[in-house]
Amino acid sequence: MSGRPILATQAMRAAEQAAIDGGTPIETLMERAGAALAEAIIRYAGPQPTLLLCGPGNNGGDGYVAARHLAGRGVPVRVAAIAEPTTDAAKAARAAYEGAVEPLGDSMAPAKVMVDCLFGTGLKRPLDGDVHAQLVRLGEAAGLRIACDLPSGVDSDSGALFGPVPNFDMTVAFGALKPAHRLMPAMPACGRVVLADIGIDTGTDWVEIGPPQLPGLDPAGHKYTRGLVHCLAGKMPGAIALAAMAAARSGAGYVRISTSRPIDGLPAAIAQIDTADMSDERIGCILVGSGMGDIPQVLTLALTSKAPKVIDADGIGALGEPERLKGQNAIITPHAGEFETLFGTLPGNKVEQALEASRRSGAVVIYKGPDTLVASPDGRAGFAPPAPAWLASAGTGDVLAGIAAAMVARGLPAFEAACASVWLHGRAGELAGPHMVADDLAAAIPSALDLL
Ligand SMILES: NC(=O)C1=CN([C@@H]2O[C@H](COP(=O)(O)OP(=O)(O)OC[C@H]3O[C@@H](n4cnc5c(N)ncnc54)[C@H](O)[C@@H]3O)[C@@H](O)[C@H]2O)[C@H](O)CC1
Ligand SMILES: [K+]
Repeated sequence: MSGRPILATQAMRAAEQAAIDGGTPIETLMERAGAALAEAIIRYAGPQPTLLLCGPGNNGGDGYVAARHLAGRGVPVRVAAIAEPTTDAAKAARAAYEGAVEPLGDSMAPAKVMVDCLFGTGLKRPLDGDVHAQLVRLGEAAGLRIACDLPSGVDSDSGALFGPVPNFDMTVAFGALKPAHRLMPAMPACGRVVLADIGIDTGTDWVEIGPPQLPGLDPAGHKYTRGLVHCLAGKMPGAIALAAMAAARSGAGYVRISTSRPIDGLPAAIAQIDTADMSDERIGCILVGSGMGDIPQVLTLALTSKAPKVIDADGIGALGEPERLKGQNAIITPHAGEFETLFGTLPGNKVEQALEASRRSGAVVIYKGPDTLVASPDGRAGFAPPAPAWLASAGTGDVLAGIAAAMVARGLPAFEAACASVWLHGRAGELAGPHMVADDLAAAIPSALDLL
């Protein structure tokens, strides 16, 4: 899967340790991090007066390194510290910075650019009241706010906030993104997230979902080899119609709907039939649940098929037991309410919950929300890149389910198909614009595909 790596704190520490064991000392990693931070500040803010706030740990150490680089390049720099450095690497970085270091307090004047190097992945509790007040005051007075690795006040692994955090314009992350960069409520506070390579091997189990690689068209192919999506209608045909439209616009070769009554307004290319042969081996993916309503027999019928499935909305509610999904090669697309209905209240943060749900059910889980996650039973996780808030409207979930079904029918494995659908859905939302309705979103999918 393409995409920027994401590491939780423990995995980040292990990756850092592996680099150290491999002969790269922590001071070198910090030097790379601080130099990258300085570079990002200059590129983003230009040579404006810059105030760096430094904490006691290695996040503060990165700040001292950045201050030295900025000063060396002629940027007017001031540094304020909340405490003396406590780690050897941060002490060395502090010693190598030749400028003055002021104590952080009420008398400190703001600067055009404020850089928060107070705490990163090591933050475990709320900031002291005074420190928080200064961060907010100096942040509000600055024209640009830049965070070193993470905004201080954010829990790196869960995205929870220990207290109110100023909104940053940019966050410069080191080695890998952290879950908080892509989880609510922290995500919007991070602003644009830039990733600096500091020479750490991160692996790719958890990634920010990037543009998908879709299989090319087979010149000898026909509509079935391009992928048949078989949709099962229920009580509210509008929802399955949207999903079917989205599947067709996502490049499925053939989309058909089993429905007991004709659905108005569908493109003629989408076939409507009043039978449902679930043993048809040409089916690339079954799509069930969107608008199904309280007809659980529709779900039961889908589960008799050997074909891969996307199970959405009412279909998730009708499952009852996650174990029913075992061996189904299914993608499920719950929002928070549907997730809880199926799995109960799982412990841990959103990533841990999504992964546990995926392990229990054996299904790929698209856990929807402003911070959509894709989880695979084998432990892989895809974090959605930021998507527009206007996607939160009726029918957009049906469109997502339709895209996912098309990706499966086109031959992608379940996890890759789910990630591809999340990426395309977000980009189609951007292209459709703030006044879109779900129909416009489905119509924008070809433009999103054109971005690839
Ligand atoms: N991971 C890497 O490869 C590299 C990371 N770098 C940077 O290091 C920080 C993480 O540094 P660390 O020293 O572990 O933690 P922090 O600086 O975030 O915190 C320091 C320390 O402070 C204590 N503490 C926690 N919460 C509070 C609080 N609310 N008030 C006061 N003190 C608190 C706690 O003991 C922490 O350990 C990472 O984000 C990167 O910026 C390296 O520089 C390069 C390699
Ligand atoms: K920080």
